[in-house]
Amino acid sequence: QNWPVYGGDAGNTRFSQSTEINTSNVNKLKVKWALQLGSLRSQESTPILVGDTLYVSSSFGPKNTFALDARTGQIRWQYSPDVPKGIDQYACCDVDNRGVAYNDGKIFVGRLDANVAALDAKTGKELWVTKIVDYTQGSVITSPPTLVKNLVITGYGGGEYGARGALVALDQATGKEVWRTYTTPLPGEKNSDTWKGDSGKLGGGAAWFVGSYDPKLNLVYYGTSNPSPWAAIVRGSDSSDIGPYTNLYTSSVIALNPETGNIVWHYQFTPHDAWDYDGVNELVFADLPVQGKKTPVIMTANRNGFFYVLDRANGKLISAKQFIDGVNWATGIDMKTGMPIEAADNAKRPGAKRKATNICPALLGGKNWMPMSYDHVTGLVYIPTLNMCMDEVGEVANYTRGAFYLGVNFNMHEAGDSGYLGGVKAWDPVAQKTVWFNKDKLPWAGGMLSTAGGLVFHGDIEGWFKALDAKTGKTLWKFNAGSGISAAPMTYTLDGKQYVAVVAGRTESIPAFAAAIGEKMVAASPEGGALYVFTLN
Ligand SMILES: O=C(O)c1cc(C(=O)O)c2c(n1)C(=O)C(=O)c1cc(C(=O)O)[nH]c1-2
Repeated sequence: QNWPVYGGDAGNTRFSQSTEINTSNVNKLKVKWALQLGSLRSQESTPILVGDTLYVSSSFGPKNTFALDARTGQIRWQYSPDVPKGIDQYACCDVDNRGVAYNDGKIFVGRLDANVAALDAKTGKELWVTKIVDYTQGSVITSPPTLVKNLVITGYGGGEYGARGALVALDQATGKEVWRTYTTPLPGEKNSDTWKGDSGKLGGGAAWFVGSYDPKLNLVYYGTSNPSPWAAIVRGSDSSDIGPYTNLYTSSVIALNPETGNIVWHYQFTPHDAWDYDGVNELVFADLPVQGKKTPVIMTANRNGFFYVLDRANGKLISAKQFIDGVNWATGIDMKTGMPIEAADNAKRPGAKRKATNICPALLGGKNWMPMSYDHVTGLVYIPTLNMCMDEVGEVANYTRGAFYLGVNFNMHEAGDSGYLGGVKAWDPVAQKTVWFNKDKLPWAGGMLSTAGGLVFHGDIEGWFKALDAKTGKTLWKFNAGSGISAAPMTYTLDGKQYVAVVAGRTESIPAFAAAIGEKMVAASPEGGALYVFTLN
């Protein structure tokens, strides 16, 4: 019933069996306590609960991590590492921190300066700090690590900076590096023929979001970012006939053996990406019927607009369907090859000096990192979706260490006259179809929480924190947190009492990517930074 890890469990389902708060009483939910997080930059953390202590992180400011009495919010300790001056310029999408991880008396923090720290969970004392990568190449850590057996596994960012992505495993006890697996090959290495020349060296594939772990199959799963630069011609072909240049393992999911770091299987969502369709979105576990047989699967709602169901043991594609309206860069996924069927005649592929217009979805995707939830009772997935399109044109891509390496100009805009920019969708992952859809005139709905109380909780960019009826999508209760909510909520039970927690603090950097839509996002609510905890009176 509790919440020991960022995604609720190792399969990122964000589902709680708790039923004290349910459809019949949620209208009586009240704030029990709140905590100011000390920073007005994008707040994206989901707290975790260990014993009666809640651990929550803040975007960088004077504070990073708080340990709190989960009943009262009283601070037990704070961890405030020095933040190097000017580090913002290396964080493409703000100075985020999405949370921490716990095992065996230690809290593990992935820091913006690309170090991982282990803290004494009782006192906050730093036990060790290990540098993962030099952040001045444009690689910051914004997400909690994945803990597997005696290991702390983390990726880092840099897909917009020409970083070469990797996953790195440290020993939990000592912080010593155990293995490092790069996500793009150098010449001569396996799959290097999927890259033009040595372009894999600056090839992106950054694993900047969270991993999943299946202890039965003993596999760790991570999604990887877009390839670098966005200008595809640098990495291979300039047309939708991509030839051998798929650019493995970018915009992919990779399954790794945690003992060795070896890649056991991979599936690439967007071969030779030209649209910033990172493949990092959370990989959610379920056991779904496949040809009459209960099968362990991964479900993911990809930036590229398709909802994928993959066999968790071998990466085999089970199904893939558009989960948002208007996807047009590809018309579908070929079930035999697993490859997208791209729009004909380079229509949606920007090239050197070649403009592609009205590409849907836009670079922020049909869904960004804000996590979905999987409800074990309804069998549905609840997805914060986006509905935006873009024009793109290729220009010159020059690499400068620590600077954006795109080689493409873009302009995001509304999806025709659809009248909505996002919304929350209930999705049947077996039938691969919409069950209900709450359209929103603004984009950037927050991450989701499902409970056995028949509820779905999520926030939005205006600061509304809502409880929906999981069956119908009807809003049963809402509270305005005073600043936009991107973070996913969590719930926990202590002394027989159920609490619901959510972090508010509007995205600060993302509107800059979204032109006129960005102005609407900024106007939706002021910046903020607070944790709210709710109970029934
Ligand atoms: O390629 C990368 O390294 C990278 C990192 C991050 C990040 O670490 O937050 C984002 C993105 N890309 C990205 O493409 C993106 O849309 C995005 C949104 C956000 C956010 O916090 O709202 N981060 C990121």
